[in-house]
Amino acid sequence: MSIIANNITKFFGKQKALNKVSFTIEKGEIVGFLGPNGAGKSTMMKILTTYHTPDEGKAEVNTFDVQSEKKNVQKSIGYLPEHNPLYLDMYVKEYLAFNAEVYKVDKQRINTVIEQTGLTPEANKKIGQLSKGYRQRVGLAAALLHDPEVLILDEPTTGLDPNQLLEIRKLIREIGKEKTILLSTHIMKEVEAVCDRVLIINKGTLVADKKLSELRDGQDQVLVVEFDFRVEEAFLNKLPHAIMVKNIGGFVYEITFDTSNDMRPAVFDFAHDNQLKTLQLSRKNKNLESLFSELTL
Ligand SMILES: Nc1ncnc2c1ncn2[C@@H]1O[C@H](COP(=O)(O)OP(=O)(O)OP(=O)(O)O)[C@@H](O)[C@H]1O
Repeated sequence: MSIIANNITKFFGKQKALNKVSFTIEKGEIVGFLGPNGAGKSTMMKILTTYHTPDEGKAEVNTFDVQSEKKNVQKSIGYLPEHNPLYLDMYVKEYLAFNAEVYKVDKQRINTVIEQTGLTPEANKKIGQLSKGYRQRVGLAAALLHDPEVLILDEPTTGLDPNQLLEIRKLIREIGKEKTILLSTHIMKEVEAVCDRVLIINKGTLVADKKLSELRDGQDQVLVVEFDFRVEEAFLNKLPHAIMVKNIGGFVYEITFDTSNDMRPAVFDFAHDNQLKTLQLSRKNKNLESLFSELTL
């Protein structure tokens, strides 16, 4: 097991930021830590990185106890904090060399992580000259320098534009082939795009621990479809297996089907047969969304 959290409770003064949180993460898993603002995600991550001490409970990373074996835990973890602290005046290579020095890592690793994080074309620039996406890559490269078993990424895509976001997610998936990753986010799409499993936390309490495959295999299926014209909901209800149709703005509809068979071809054909053009057609993971809103109200 790469990470074990057992009944972790943490107070800040009188406020309980975490309440008996327990979970385990196996080697090689990419797990999303999902929760609204202030739910306790960063606090849990900071306990795993030994930055905070739990008031109750025990946690282990890579078999090492976060309180009594801090050094070994730190060696096992690469951490990308929520506000990635970078020295903007430093050159990328200089910053990584500085980190390698501090953490006593072989300088050879610098080129390896530059390549691994796709930083090669920007490696000779100052960090301040880089786009946010590339700055995030520098943070990831620094977190990977000591070749840790586990990566803890606190909201790694916050503030990125849509293209940078896709690139960083791709990179995380790539890195996840070799490492265990726990990443926090409030974006459900992110969990769907990157993770094998999701932990949902609300007001300090863990309220769900689910494999994404379990959520996907749920019975219902929701499609979001945009036509080039207004259509009566009752008309769309005639689609086979349709159980609910909702107009969600403009000519965009959310259609729920009571089958797990992919209904996109049927919707496409239905539109075509009725002289409608399909401008967009996508599957929505209703289960993760409804689970999240049910559990974090
Ligand atoms: N150092 C601290 N001192 C006092 N209270 C804190 C401290 N750190 C966190 N808290 C409080 O603990 C609770 C959990 O905060 P935490 O930062 O872990 O949430 P989060 O889920 O990471 O939120 P966000 O998504 O907004 O980053 C919040 O109510 C927060 O105000």
